[in-house]
Amino acid sequence: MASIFLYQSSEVDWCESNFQHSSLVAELYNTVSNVPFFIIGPLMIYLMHPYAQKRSLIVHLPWVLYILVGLFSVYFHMTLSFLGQMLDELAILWLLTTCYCIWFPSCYFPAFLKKDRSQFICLVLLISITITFLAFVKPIVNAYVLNSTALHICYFVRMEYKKKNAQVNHMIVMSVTWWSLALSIWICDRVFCTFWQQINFAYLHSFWHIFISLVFPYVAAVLVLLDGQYEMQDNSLEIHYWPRDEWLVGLPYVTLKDKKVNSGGKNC
Ligand SMILES: CCCCCCCC/C=C\CCCCCCCC(=O)N[C@@H](CO)[C@H](O)/C=C/CCCCCCCCCCCCC
Ligand SMILES: [Ca+2]
Ligand SMILES: [Zn+2]
Repeated sequence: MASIFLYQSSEVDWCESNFQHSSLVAELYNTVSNVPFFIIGPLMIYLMHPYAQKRSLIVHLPWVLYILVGLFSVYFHMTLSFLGQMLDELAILWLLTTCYCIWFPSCYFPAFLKKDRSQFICLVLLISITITFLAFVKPIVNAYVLNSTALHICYFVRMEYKKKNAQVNHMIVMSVTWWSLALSIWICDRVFCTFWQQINFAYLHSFWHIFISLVFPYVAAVLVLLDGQYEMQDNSLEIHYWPRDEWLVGLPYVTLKDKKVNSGGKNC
């Protein structure tokens, strides 16, 4: 049991050379590159608090898990321990789970659930608990299973993209762009590691952390906008960008403006 805490007890090892800069930190750049999670997470909780006060404070939970993902990723890359790997990957799993439970539009639920969110939540929790146990069976495949969830997410956002809502579609384009870049980097780090080590540039996984940390704010903005359209009745949602709307690059966040008339929920 003590072995799960041991340095390098995980079967997974990333391209960056180990203990190059410190005897306590296995992969320094892969560890430090998680900093965006600790900046973006608290910032989004602060910026989205007015929305949370109107919708439900539960919408802060994905951002708390997002910060935990960063924290466990630091521990994993510092130690390359089995415990670090499992904490990292299970935090991602439960981040995905909370997003599905809170924001997945009921009109996309499987037909047998009859748009009943409580039954959908039970189904998602059952699946996530099962995957949590299965994660210990063959840990080496966990990251690939987590990445494969993107297939369902892309299917769902593609359905939404066809509806030509300009605000939502811009967020979708940005989400897919950042994610495609991040995934390409993640694959290159794993598949072509020998090449990167030969040219002394084995830091791609660090860039994966930075780009994937930017994916979530954009995907969350899509989910919140759709939540407003399908699940909320009397509020219009506005996208703003931190630090300034006028800047070309910024972090998207959603604010609420009360509508005078009852908008009524929309169907998918
Ligand atoms: C309807 C619900 C939709 C939920 C969408 C949630 C989108 C989540 C986006 C980002 C999650 C943050 C993941 C950060 C991982 C950082 C830690 C890390 O690097 N871990 C690695 C080990 O160090 C590990 O190998 C990584 C495993 C793969 C993680 C895959 C996360 C799923 C990403 C799905 C994004 C789909 C976006 C599609 C665009 C519309
Ligand atoms: Ca390594
Ligand atoms: Zn990582």
